[in-house]
Amino acid sequence: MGIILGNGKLINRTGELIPAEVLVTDGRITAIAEKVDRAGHEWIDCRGGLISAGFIDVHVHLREPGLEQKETIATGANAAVRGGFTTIACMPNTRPSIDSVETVRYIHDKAREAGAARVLPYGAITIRQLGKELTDFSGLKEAGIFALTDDGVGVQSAGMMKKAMQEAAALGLSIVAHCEDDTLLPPGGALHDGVVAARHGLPGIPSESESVHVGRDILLAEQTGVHYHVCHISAKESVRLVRDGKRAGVNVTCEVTPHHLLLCDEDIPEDLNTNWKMNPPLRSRDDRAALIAGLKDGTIDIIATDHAPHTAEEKANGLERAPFGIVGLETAFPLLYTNLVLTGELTLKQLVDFLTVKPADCFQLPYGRLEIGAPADLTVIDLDTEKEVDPDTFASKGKNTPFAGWKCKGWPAVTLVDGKIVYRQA
Ligand SMILES: NC(=O)N[C@@H](CC(=O)O)C(=O)O
Ligand SMILES: [Zn+2]
Ligand SMILES: [Zn+2]
Repeated sequence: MGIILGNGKLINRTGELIPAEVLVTDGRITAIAEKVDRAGHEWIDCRGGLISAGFIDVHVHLREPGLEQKETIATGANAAVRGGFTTIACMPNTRPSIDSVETVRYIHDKAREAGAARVLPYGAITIRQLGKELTDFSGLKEAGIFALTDDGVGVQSAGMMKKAMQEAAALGLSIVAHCEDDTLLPPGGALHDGVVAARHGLPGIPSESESVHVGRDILLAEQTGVHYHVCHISAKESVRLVRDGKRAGVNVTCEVTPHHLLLCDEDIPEDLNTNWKMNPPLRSRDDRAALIAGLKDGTIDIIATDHAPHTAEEKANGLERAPFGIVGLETAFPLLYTNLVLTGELTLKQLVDFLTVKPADCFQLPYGRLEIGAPADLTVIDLDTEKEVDPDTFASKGKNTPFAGWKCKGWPAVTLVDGKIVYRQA
């Protein structure tokens, strides 16, 4: 017996919504048709909602091991499926960091127990992410890492980054980079070095603290032939560098977050609420426009949330001391659908592709496709019901979002991973 997602719609090749039903048996998609014979199967009413391949988020902080007060693998993986994400890659800035085979195994085990989204752990580039000594890439690869990154901090030394890229290239692993040159950061900087920081008399984080690393690393990627992926791109200069790198034939890809697409520093409230503090910071109005242009012209490959949960206590420490980061898994699709698709900036197909086939293609994952024979990782989206973003309803322990109270359409209603229902809207 299988499961039928009935009375739904899908996006066809030319981008139109057409009536569709999807049959799932033994963890795979086994039929896609306007109507599927119900006999002998469980039937789920999609109520005219969009049936999509489950979303893939290559940038998530799950905080376990060691920082379980912020999030656990179970709470994060459940937040993911509530947001329509069926595969998430988790960042190594945990305690200990994901720099050993044991910690990779620990994450695989916990994720299996949680039974929600698929969790693919990153391995750290350097031991304890200190930038001093490379981790055991081949051991980590064998243990089943997704890719290599020191996200949370930049790899400060060009020499260290080059060595990492050479080894990664030899093993067929991707290098995923948090681009930030610490020597270009002012002490205590929390906001972009722009009009808002200036108005408040605050030290600003300049765009070049990001773009200098992007430029450096694209040159090193060209030299070493590695697949190089830029995390949370935020500055217009970085977008230009990636565009030029692609034109020159470098194997470079990059991601942008929903918050950098939807907000800029001028949107930060006058009281400088710390739910608007994240790294990289919300940049200028021009930067935001360059990110949207970069998505449209193919320079920016994918959207990733950089889901970064922190406790309310930590976020109450004032702008300078509060940690950087906001949650994103449970609001990404409704925010982007409402504010980029319903406004005509992107098509629904474009948005879905940025969250499904494109991340799959960047990292050669067998997920993200709604086709017969594919793993049954699916999500059903209610495109019509409007609801407010309410952090109190999040499955994530993190409630730190600047989007509370935003009215959105496009809420996930049902999510399946490997053919099993892992989320169903109440
Ligand atoms: N993005 C953030 O603001 N914070 C991330 C770190 C990171 O992604 O660099 C975190 O771990 O909290
Ligand atoms: Zn980062
Ligand atoms: Zn991050």
